[in-house]
Amino acid sequence: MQIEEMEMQGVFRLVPARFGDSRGWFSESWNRKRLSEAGINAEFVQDNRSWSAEAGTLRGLHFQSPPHAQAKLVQVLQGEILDVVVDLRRSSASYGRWTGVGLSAETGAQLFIPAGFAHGFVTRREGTEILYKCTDYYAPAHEGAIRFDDPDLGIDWGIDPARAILSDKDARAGSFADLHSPFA
Ligand SMILES: Cc1cn([C@H]2C[C@H](O)[C@@H](COP(=O)(O)OP(=O)(O)O[C@H]3O[C@@H](C)C(=O)[C@@H](O)[C@H]3O)O2)c(=O)[nH]c1=O
Repeated sequence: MQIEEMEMQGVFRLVPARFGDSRGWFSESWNRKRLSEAGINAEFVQDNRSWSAEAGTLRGLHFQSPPHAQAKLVQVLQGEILDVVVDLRRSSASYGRWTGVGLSAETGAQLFIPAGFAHGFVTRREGTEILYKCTDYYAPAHEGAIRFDDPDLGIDWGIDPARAILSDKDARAGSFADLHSPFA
């Protein structure tokens, strides 16, 4: 398993080892001890899957506020995404900055996102399925969202924003300037 911290503190890109043979391959997609040895201590309680029909489907930017904040471990089972995080930790050197990483079924690469970030992704291929582990349960009353095309965040999603396929909820999301971040 390769584990590297990204330019934002606490965000890690992980690539689990794959053991190939004549049948195909085998891989451990999550091993609590290995992550803990790398400094990632997360007690996951819920796994989520989503499948998106079209390339250019954009889900985000989402977070849950304390006391139901979630860390997430994201991987792609089919297809490819650009996975994006925005640092909402007010005391962080990278507060208000974003970073993105390509994740695909072929590489099996994963992204660990600590609590205190907004998360979103855009699918780069049709029929893309992702699986992510979360450290807290779904708590709709504590959901927050920021619009994906926020001018202050300036995220390059690699698509024409006017053609992004969004949920009604995401199309109505508020701006970063109007957010009082709930994360210290
Ligand atoms: C997130 C979630 C949604 N739902 C339901 C609510 C709704 O009817 C339906 C679709 O929900 P949403 O539109 O919020 O799904 P989606 O836009 O895919 O939301 C997800 O986006 C990515 C970027 C994340 O990081 C996730 O935490 C989550 O916010 O699924 C659950 O039952 N449990 C859950 O944990």
